[in-house]
Amino acid sequence: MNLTFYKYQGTGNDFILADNRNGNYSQLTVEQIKKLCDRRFGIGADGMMLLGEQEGYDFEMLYFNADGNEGSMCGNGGRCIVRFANDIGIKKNEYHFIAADGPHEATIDGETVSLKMKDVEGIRRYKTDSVLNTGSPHYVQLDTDVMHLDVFKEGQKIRYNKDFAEEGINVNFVQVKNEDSLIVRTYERGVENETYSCGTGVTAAALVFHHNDNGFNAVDIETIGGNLNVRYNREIDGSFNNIWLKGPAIRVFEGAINIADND
Ligand SMILES: N[C@@H](CCC[C@H](N)C(=O)O)C(=O)O
Repeated sequence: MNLTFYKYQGTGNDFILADNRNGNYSQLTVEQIKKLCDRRFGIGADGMMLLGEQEGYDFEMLYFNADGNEGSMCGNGGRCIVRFANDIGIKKNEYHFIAADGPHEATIDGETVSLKMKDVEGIRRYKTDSVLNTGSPHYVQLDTDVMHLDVFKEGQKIRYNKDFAEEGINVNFVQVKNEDSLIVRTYERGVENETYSCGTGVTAAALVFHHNDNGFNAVDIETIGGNLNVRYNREIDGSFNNIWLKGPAIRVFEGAINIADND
């Protein structure tokens, strides 16, 4: 099979994108996707997305982690697939698409894509840390010097502890710069390594470190791969709504690759 692909990145979280509106790539196997994402034997990426058709929406987003398995929601991936939709001719002022965690809205302004994330019911305390689901499951831990942390080692410890090992969890280490700015580094489930940025992860961090208990919050976030912004509303009952993730989504290159049936 010949796959025509497009490579995108959102703050260094990089993805292989393919237009699957004709269903040509629906039979890709876990092993094939894993090999396409491999940085030595394939194209190389943190994940892969297929853009498909879905009645009532502009498109469907199907997301796979670098290990080849279907993942849950990917925030940076969501922003990149909106840009991809625009690039392949799906032109809208406001996008409505469906992903693993439900419907999403998005807008494009130059290189910047703003993506509406799903509402979050609340945050669960786990020891001195926090656990929440922003479309994907996230663990959030405060750290005073995040740039000197061994994110792979510390992230792996939490991701594979007995409470999370089976389902898996993404692990975010957060340094608070001031009340409305954070630095976040993330160990990602399914990549099983640190990525340069994680959209659902920075969203989780921004919700945990809210400064207005009731009402509007806006947080700037530094990641290894660039800057993101998260704004949202926090209700008095501890739930969150109107959550928007904003940042760059950029096309890097495109190409074609032959996939052998036995890959
Ligand atoms: N990089 C993503 C998160 C992808 C989902 C995750 N690895 C999982 O399946 O748990 C993001 O930008 O949100």
